[in-house]
Amino acid sequence: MNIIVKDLYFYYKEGEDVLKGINLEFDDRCTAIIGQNGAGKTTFVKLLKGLLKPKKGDIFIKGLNTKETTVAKLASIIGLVFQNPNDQIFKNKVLDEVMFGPLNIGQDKNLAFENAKKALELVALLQKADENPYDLTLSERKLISIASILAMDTDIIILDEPTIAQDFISREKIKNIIKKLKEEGKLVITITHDMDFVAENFERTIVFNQGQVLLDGPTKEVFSKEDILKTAHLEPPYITQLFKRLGFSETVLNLEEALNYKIL
Ligand SMILES: Nc1ncnc2c1ncn2[C@@H]1O[C@H](COP(=O)(O)OP(=O)(O)OP(=O)(O)O)[C@@H](O)[C@H]1O
Repeated sequence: MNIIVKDLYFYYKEGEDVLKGINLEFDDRCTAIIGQNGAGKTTFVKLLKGLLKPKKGDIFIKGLNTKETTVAKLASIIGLVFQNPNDQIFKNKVLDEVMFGPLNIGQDKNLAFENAKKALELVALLQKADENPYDLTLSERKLISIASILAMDTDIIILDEPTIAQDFISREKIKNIIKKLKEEGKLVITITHDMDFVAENFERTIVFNQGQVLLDGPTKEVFSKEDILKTAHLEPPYITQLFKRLGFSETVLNLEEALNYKIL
């Protein structure tokens, strides 16, 4: 198992629990975590990454208890792409930025260079390697921040709101990156408010609500439970809702499924 979360509690201020008894296991399935603002999603992934430590309960990343493992050690196993690339980017050359992570976890210069090049190729921004990240568009900066994490070659990659401020082309790039990471056997977890993105790319969906897990299962199953989602102020993708309103019994997740739907 990649990640095991046992009876996890966390608060920033004593007496005001933000996470309340989370029990989860993560295998290799690409997993989306959804939930309304303040549900505890970002706090949860910061705990996975070891940036915060459980107040109660334990988290095991590839068998390592985050309470007993340094952030530096965890950084070679689990990468987190922040929601806002400006929180992550601080070098004034794209290549240096993307090489920083690999060098920081102990890769030698040649390997870090090769990994950075590979990651920039994957996000199709190798031609910008010598530019200043702050001369790029926000959408490109987001891709640079993704490349920085990919270059570290961690087994687990967490993407916090990857589709925010992304145009169609960048969205497609992100989709392809996730597909490629999945093929390489990596675990991809995302936090997102973008239900179409979840329906198109993620096999499993976990719904957080007020610091607890409300739903967890195959994405199709989760999006079929419209009434429960409503209690967390969430809605399935419009295409899913449309097919349901039209009276089709099977849950349709995306346009491709809709176009291939066989009416008996
Ligand atoms: N550094 C912090 N100090 C104090 N409280 C915090 C801190 N970070 C988050 N919180 C609080 O913890 C709760 C959960 O926040 P969190 O950011 O984990 O939720 P979220 O589900 O990721 O929300 P969003 O979708 O808006 O990113 C919120 O009530 C928030 O105000």
